Amino acid sequence: MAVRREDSGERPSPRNGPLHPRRWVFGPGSHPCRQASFRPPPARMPDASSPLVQLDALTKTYREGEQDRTVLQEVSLRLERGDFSVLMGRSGAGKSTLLNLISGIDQPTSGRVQIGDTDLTGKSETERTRFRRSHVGFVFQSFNLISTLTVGENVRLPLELAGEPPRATKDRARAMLDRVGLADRADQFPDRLSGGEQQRVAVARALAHEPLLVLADEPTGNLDYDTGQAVLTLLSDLVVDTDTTLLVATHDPEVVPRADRVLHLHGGSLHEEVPEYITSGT
Ligand SMILES: Nc1ncnc2c1ncn2[C@@H]1O[C@H](COP(=O)(O)OP(=O)(O)OP(=O)(O)O)[C@@H](O)[C@H]1O
Repeated sequence: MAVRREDSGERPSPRNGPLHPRRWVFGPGSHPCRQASFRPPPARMPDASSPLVQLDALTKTYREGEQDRTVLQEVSLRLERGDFSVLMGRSGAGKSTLLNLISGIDQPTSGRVQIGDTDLTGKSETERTRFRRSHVGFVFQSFNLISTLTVGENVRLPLELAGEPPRATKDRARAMLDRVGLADRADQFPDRLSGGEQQRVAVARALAHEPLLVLADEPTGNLDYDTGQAVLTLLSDLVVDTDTTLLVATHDPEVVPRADRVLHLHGGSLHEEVPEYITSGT
């Protein structure tokens, strides 16, 4: 398969550095996922120059008995299209809480979540679910494949939920499984696959419906080092090729060099780590 390297002439950075894995992309039209006759859901974002994710003063407070516990305090953030960001923080810092708010699974106590031009905070639960099915993909630590469905059926599921016709979902699922190297396992059930293989299926499933945004919660947490790195490479290759925005919540420092942005949650606030190449001015 043809692989080309983009040469932008910009100074080196995590986004454009000479060895950055995300700069290695498939040539135009060569990505196998593009070869299936998949038609994306109609509601794409209208303005490509606006941030994909915009969080304004997001606060989340949980009620614990008689007490309130504020996990996120006025968190604001913008993620551009195609950004690969990593979200770090100690256990209990609120990483999963933030992913749940961004995806509309949960609602903030106050503040606003906007994805493209859709204000999720103003939507009903049904509307948020519909939006999520069409525009968001998930990768979880424990893979979360459905054990009673075959590998192929797992990958087809988000397409079917998005209302795609059976023929298109079949072709698309086959192309995605081919892309993650598991086309020959389509008819098996997930429990016959290793952890790394299950996570590759989960990556295929997360990207099958061409979401605008992929949220990954500790995607390498249940994998050994080499398998985790292989899954990260696969995920980052796929999102860069499709210009998908990726946010990975993790404790794994190995994810950091791959990311465009490194965000830390601490004490309910979000801080961005500024890479050394900017502070040193080189
Ligand atoms: N539904 C809930 N009700 C009450 N408290 C909650 C709820 N969900 C999360 N919490 C609390 O919010 C805090 C943040 O939890 P969260 O799962 O977001 O942290 P995390 O950074 O993802 O942690 P980990 O790295 O261990 O997965 C924790 O103290 C947790 O107990």
